[in-house]
Amino acid sequence: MSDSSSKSHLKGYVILDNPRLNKGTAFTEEERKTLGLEGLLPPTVETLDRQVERVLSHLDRKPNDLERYIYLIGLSDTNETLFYKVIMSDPVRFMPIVYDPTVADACLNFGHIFRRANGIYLTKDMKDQFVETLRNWPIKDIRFICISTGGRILGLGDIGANGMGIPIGKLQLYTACAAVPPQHLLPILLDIGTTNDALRADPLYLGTRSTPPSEETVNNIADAFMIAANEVFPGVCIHFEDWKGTDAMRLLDRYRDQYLCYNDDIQGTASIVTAGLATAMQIKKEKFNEQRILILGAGSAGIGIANMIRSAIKMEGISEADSYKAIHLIDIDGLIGKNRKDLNKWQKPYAHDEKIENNLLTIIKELKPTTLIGVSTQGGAFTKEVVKEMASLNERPIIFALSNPTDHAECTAEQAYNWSNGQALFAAGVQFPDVNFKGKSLHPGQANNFLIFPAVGLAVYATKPKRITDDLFVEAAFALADQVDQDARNRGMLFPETKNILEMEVTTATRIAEYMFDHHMATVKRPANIRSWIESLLYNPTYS
Ligand SMILES: NC(=O)C1=CN([C@@H]2O[C@H](COP(=O)(O)OP(=O)(O)OC[C@H]3O[C@@H](n4cnc5c(N)ncnc54)[C@H](OP(=O)(O)O)[C@@H]3O)[C@@H](O)[C@H]2O)C=CC1
Ligand SMILES: CC(=O)C(=O)O
Ligand SMILES: [Mg+2]
Repeated sequence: MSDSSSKSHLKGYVILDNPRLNKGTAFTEEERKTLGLEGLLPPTVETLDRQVERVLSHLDRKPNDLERYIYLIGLSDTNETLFYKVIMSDPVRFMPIVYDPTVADACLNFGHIFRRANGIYLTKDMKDQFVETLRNWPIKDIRFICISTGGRILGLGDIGANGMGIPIGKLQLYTACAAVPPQHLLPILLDIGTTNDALRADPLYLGTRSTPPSEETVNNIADAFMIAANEVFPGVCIHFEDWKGTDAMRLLDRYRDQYLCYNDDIQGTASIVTAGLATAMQIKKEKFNEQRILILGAGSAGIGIANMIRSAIKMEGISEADSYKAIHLIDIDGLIGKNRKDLNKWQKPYAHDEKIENNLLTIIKELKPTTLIGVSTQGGAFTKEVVKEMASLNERPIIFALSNPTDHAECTAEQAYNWSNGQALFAAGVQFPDVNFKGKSLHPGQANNFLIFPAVGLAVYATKPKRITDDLFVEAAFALADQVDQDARNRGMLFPETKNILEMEVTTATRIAEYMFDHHMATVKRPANIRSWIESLLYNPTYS
């Protein structure tokens, strides 16, 4: 793929082979003549809309979403404009195909369905050549890198280099959801090895076949990457995604005050949960500080969520010390409590006095939460008894089953509504279908960080700040919640409808950008009208 600014000298197959320049059958007769394409394409000259029609009919004939994913990735590798034209034409339909949950299947099968490389693969042995390796990328103006080690992909655990589907998919959402121009995006898989024995034994596995090194070595490799990325792509924003939980938290702490970076699983997830809770508070006419929150899963997502809920509680005038009281977390060994000797430094502040047997139902009976959030990777952890107990404790229990993909969700929408007698304010990481409960159609929320990070990305793309702070994610959360109108709240909806996703992300990005200008974080001049300025920067999938 080459920089479109240098395209004038390119001719013939080189152009057809470049997904950013290729228009396929849409090259005009004149373009075919000047670019040496005569005879290399069938004679009919088509419009972009006609090409979209063909893609849609191909997709209709595919037997399942994984095959549709493979077809669409193939399209993005051959004609980027057409790819984005298709997925931006109907985000509700295509989001679950290019991203969660289908991307989970694609990652599990990555080595088996691999056709063409996209992005950069760095291995730990290249550490001293990261600068030279990054310079191999043909485009110089990279504004976002999404980087994963594959150490914790969705709820699938460590799948090493197979995780590359996630940086690719996440960056596609910057464009598909928030129209960030795709030429500025670079997916990277940092291959530090994998603990996954089955993958290392798979002849078609494409990553290195070692196990991950010590934390100290991971720090050194990550340090070398951060230095190299900022040298090769000055001003680049590093988006960390799906690293092993402790790596994620440690490295965010290490870099957040030094580089332009964020961790989507920690900050993006926390923001979408805070948005959903803000709407739930309006529906229930209650405050954050009146809630008792129980989080199943005390890893990167759980800790990020707990920290941001505390920000919302503190905004209501509660002290830092008191803000911890309302939040309890559970990991695989049970309740995070003062009796535990194995807690990490991010969990310790949430250790309370209670000592309760490691059983979710018993913990709920004791703590009487108003809100139950699942980020545990454990599909089915919210059993019938658990949901019924939440419903007996609360008129409108808040139940978020956020683990991905679908079969890792702590419960389904149907279960949450049926077992709570239709009362649950429910959201999941994937979009479950509407549920008919006693003749009433209930629309489950989708609490997925894709409603947040593309908007943050767009705001960062426009305003070029030096750092990304948690405050920006809090602002994003309230900006999103403010877009759920009274009528939608009356219907129990926690998030705005995704059919107008671009407009929604632009609205959120505008609020974040305003915040950055107000707090002297933006490094560009404040425009008279922030929204129309942002709109003028949006990518539009048309042929030039
Ligand atoms: N909807 C969304 O937008 C998002 C959803 N997620 C989902 O959240 C899940 C967790 O992600 P993340 O926090 O980053 O992962 P981590 O690996 O960092 O954390 C997982 C946590 O769950 C705990 N856990 C594992 N099994 C159980 C169990 N049976 N009972 C109780 N706790 C358990 C782990 O405990 P221990 O450490 O002791 O093993 C750990 O505390 C994933 O499935 C991911 O897909 C994540 C980000 C965004
Ligand atoms: C959505 C997401 O980021 C995750 O499940 O990891
Ligand atoms: Mg993630």
